[in-house]
Amino acid sequence: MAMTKDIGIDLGTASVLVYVKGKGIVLNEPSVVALDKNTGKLLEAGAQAQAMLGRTPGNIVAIRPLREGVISDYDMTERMLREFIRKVSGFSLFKPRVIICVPSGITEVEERAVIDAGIQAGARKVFLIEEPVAAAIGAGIDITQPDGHMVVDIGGGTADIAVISLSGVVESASIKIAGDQLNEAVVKYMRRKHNLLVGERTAEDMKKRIGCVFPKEEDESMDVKGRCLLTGLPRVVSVSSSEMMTAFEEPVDRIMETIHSVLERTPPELVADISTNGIVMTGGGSLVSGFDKLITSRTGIHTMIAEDAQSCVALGTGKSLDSLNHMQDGTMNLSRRRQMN
Ligand SMILES: Nc1ncnc2c1ncn2[C@@H]1O[C@H](COP(=O)(O)OP(=O)(O)OP(=O)(O)O)[C@@H](O)[C@H]1O
Repeated sequence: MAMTKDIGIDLGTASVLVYVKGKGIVLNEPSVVALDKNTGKLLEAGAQAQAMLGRTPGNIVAIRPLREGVISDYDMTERMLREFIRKVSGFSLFKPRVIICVPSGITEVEERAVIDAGIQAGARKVFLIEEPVAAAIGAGIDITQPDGHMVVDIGGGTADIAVISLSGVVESASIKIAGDQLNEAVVKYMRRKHNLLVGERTAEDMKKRIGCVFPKEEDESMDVKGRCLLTGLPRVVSVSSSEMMTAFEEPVDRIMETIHSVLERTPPELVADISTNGIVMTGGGSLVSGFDKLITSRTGIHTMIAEDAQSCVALGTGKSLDSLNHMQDGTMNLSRRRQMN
């Protein structure tokens, strides 16, 4: 008979990662669902649904139910979660306990929505953990000491910047500017500068291949296909890394301002700790070339990208499953993590 498995879920805007205790990360799928418009039936969730984005015939819609780090389509989020939980728990007789990771700036209404979605999707109990805390644990930082650490987690829809000490968030800020907004900035730039219409997927591809936020030693370039806004026909344009840097300027400056404002609000002892420990970056968005160099140069604090940056939140959420039993006894209080059902 199957045992109950505790599950950790990083419910991200871009992707959902599921961690099963004792097994590690068992699922990593894009946060996308595809529906039959006429019947409302869920056709696919994850990678298969992702492939349908922008390519669906009239009766099928592909939706990203989480936008900007919050649940924008509650019903779809629940169905997507249910599908993923079903995939990982198979025919277990027992409902799993689930820890879901949420952005630190989330409102109580949004919190409730995440918990309800988890319960509706088949969880026995749902616990929440703040994203920066999970990210820090996943990055291998010992957060239990009275020692300040700064984590900059740049995901798809949100950038979370937090100062953590003694397992809690001391100062933090969350902005709805991250990897997706960089893609949008590329789309805008291409339209304005080259009169070329490119899709979101192309923009993301450009970001990953030639994008940078700090000058590269050698400028790279890439041929980009799109539709000419003047003729309506397909056209190819060569785009360089330095152009990408220009395209990213505005959203990246907003992220930098937010990092500065968190540092300004942080008590001096902790700032001193951070300048010794360095700043740690996590999340897929931190993989844009030169982000660590940019932060180092603008703050004067050494910045590094965590190993396996995109999985840190899921790994940390997974590791925190180990403390679930303590939590129920009320002996453990990791950050603001709450049990609400
Ligand atoms: N190699 C790469 N270079 C640049 N960006 C990347 C790379 N790999 C992934 N990304 C970007 O990382 C973002 C997704 O990051 P991640 O999976 O950490 O987000 P998430 O947890 O789903 O979102 P959120 O934390 O906002 O809810 C996407 O915008 C994606 O384009």
